[in-house]
Amino acid sequence: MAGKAHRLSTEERDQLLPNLRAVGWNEVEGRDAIFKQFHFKDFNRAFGFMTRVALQAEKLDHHPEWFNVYNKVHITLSTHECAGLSERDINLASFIEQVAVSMT
Ligand SMILES: C[C@H](O)[C@H](O)[C@H]1CNC2=NC(N)=NC(=O)C2=N1
Repeated sequence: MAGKAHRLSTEERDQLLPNLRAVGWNEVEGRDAIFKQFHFKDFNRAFGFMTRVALQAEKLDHHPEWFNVYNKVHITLSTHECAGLSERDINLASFIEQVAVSMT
């Protein structure tokens, strides 16, 4: 991954987070991270979604924290390198949204 991750400034957050909030991402309490729950028709869709996200995560070298049961996928995004939210999380969240829309 090119460059070092930096924690988003207040200005960057004000600019970048509203779009994600509008589609269901929320800031985690007590931790600098964002979270969203996804629901799919069945496990096949959920796992297909996870597979596509996993391949992109590997490509970006930026990985989600996630939890899956049957058709539910819970995702938390944060950047370990800077111990908080960075642009990498915003980029991965945007990619995840595109995939989710195409799977539902
Ligand atoms: C060594 C490697 O670049 C790092 O461990 C990568 C891998 N995936 C990662 N994922 C996330 N979410 N944050 C990181 O800081 C991170 N760093």
